[in-house]
Amino acid sequence: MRLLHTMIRVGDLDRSIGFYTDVLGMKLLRRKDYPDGKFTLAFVGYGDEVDHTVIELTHNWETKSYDLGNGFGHLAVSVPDAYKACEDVKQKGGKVTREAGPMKHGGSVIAFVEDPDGYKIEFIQRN
Ligand SMILES: C[C@@H](O)C(=O)SC[C@H](NC(=O)CC[C@H](N)C(=O)O)C(=O)NCC(=O)O
Ligand code: NI
Repeated sequence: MRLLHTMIRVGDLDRSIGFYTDVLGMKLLRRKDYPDGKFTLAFVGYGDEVDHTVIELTHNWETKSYDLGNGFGHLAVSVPDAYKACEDVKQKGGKVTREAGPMKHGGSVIAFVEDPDGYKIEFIQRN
């Protein structure tokens, strides 16, 4: 078995695709409308689904925002330099909610940014 994707519901699909591609450097892998269900699915990631775990962006056409609750944590992305990754996000208009630095209670250098719907993305520095 293999982890295929994580699905998140988004309020504005083009806004989210713009964030995951322009700010986080992912590719738009595929997009499909389901008019009978009034929703669109778009898959974004750093490589093809045949060998990459990706994000499924679900856009319900009549829903503009969601209550993210307090259970969801984050998606995680490895970066060679978390400090630079945060600067790059800011340069591109993205929101850094936790600056790069060693994890509290000891561990890797991490940072957190937020996507347009408020979902948290963790940067983990991996050389
Ligand atoms: C290892 C890396 O993938 C992590 O996500 S650890 C990040 C760390 N997580 C926690 O502290 C989990 C417990 C916390 N009470 C919770 O429920 O979120 C984290 O968020 N550290 C904060 C920091 O600023 O380092
Ligand atoms: Ni994590």
